[in-house]
Amino acid sequence: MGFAHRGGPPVLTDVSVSVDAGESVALVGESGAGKSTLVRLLLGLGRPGSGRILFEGAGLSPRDQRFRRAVQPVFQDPYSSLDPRQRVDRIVSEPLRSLGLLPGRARRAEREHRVAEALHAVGLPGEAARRYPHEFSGGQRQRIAIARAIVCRPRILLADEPVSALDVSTRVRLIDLLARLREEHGLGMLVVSHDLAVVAALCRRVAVLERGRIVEQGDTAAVLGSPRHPYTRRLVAGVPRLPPRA
Ligand SMILES: Nc1ncnc2c1ncn2[C@@H]1O[C@H](COP(=O)(O)OP(=O)(O)OP(=O)(O)O)[C@@H](O)[C@H]1O
Repeated sequence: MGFAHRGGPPVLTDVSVSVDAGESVALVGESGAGKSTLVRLLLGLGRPGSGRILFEGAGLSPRDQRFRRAVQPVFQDPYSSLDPRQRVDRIVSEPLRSLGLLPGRARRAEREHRVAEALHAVGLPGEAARRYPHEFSGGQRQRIAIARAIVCRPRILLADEPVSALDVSTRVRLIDLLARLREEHGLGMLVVSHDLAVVAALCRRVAVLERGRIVEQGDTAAVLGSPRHPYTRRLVAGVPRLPPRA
């Protein structure tokens, strides 16, 4: 697909990425490469200038109800992505309401059941439902955001820098959680990250975006282990390393 802002230069050119069930694919590239733009298009926050978004082989608009249920976002910042005035119960159940997935009768029981199921899946206790976001740590808040993303039992998560706001040990635990959800629920994931360590830990495939074009795509170990494109080599070489110990 391709995309440009009105009157502006192309931001995405001939970009093609696919994600299978149970597969996580990373999208890497420097700041301004177009990663967030691609995620926004996949969420229906803008239309591609050319090309199409296919879901299970069909050209579904991201605004289509089936697409919105199947493809859920997780954003970077667990501090700003959760409404501080709402209890976790309400935050996590929001997609069920906005997608009209709660039946008329037994609405409350169903909501409580689905919220408890989602909290359990992300490793939070059921009583978290009654509390507010500020009562949780950054890592726990990101778990709440993930619970909100999976409550409608989606097929694909779009995770834009899902762990970059967290400290390293919390990051590792969150990566483990995402890997487990992928395996247990067969969730597909498109993970935007500038952190190649996160990419290597979580994603079997990687697509490298440079100024709106995919310059290299393939098995993560192969692409990061022996990058072929000069841009990928620069990205790999740019990973900061600790100086050797004396
Ligand atoms: N509203 C806008 N109007 C015009 N140009 C824009 C707009 N938003 C983004 N751009 C441009 O589109 C390009 C891609 O931006 P995008 O945010 O998708 O990059 P990114 O890879 O996600 O970067 P980062 O890692 O910093 O988030 C950049 O050149 C940016 O300047």
